[in-house]
Amino acid sequence: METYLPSFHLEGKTAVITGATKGIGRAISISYAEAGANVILISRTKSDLDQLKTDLEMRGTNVQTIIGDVQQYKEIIKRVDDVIGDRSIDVWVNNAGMNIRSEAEKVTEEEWDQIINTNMKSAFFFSQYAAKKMKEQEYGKIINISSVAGHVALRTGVVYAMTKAALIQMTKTLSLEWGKYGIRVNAIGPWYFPTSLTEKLLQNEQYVQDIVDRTPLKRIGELKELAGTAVFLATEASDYITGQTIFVDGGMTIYGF
Ligand SMILES: NC(=O)C1=CN([C@@H]2O[C@H](COP(=O)(O)OP(=O)(O)OC[C@H]3O[C@@H](n4cnc5c(N)ncnc54)[C@H](OP(=O)(O)O)[C@@H]3O)[C@@H](O)[C@H]2O)C=CC1
Ligand SMILES: C[C@H](O)[C@@H]1OC(=O)[C@H](O)[C@@H]1O
Repeated sequence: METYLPSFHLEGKTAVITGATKGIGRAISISYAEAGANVILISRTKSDLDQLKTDLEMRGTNVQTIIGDVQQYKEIIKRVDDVIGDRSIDVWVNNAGMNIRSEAEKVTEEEWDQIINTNMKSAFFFSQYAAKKMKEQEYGKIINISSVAGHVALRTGVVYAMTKAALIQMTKTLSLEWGKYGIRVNAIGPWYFPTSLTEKLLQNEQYVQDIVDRTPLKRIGELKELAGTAVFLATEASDYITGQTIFVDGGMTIYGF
């Protein structure tokens, strides 16, 4: 009898994750390793990369690490090219991101540059590089970690929101341009998840209550609930999905009033 249950495995696949050692990136990296992928982990802190590499290798995962700041994306691309050799890149996750939460009138050019370069410029040029590799095999998955902040207005900074909205539109436009090469480009738009990026905010009881009040599921998300979407978008289960942004948000973005 024919089967319709897709494979959620990544055996034999190579996945690159930026911002791989904390929070959402760490959850995605571990879930991909659990799904059988070889992983290439990128972040700025050697000790974190070494620890995660050790932990994943103990589970039998093939791990390579690259220490670097995604703002220096050219350097990182060179290093990825060195470690990847003639292997394919099957999945690339643009996860690394940061925020400087301030009112629009107080934003400095330096803050603008840091947020734009980290969250948006790096994601574009990494996607450009990944696509070159994926075109060779006529298959690939690019996953951009956006935010609900790119879809609805939040109090968490306009420049950050602009970069997250840009990732949503970049996802659509690149999926159009690269669909003929079998490259799927999708995005995930998280609402709040407990990570170091949100740690201080989520220590404020009133702020958490405000979040819950705006969330139909009445709670903050769990990282495994986000990793599940990232695994789905990395595997054949989502092969006919491209250009989409999946909001993993407890229903927040549909909550009008
Ligand atoms: N947490 C949340 O509620 C939400 C998060 N997001 C998005 O999810 C993504 C991950 O966020 P989250 O896990 O919370 O963040 P964290 O700050 O917890 O983790 C960020 C990860 O990225 C790495 N990183 C940060 N800056 C750079 C850089 N310039 N170059 C290379 N690596 C970097 C960090 O390691 P190191 O510092 O060692 O480099 C760390 O591994 C971001 O794009 C964020 O905008 C979106 C919506 C909600
Ligand atoms: C949901 C947002 O992306 C969230 O808001 C913040 O202030 C953090 O920067 C998170 O990214």
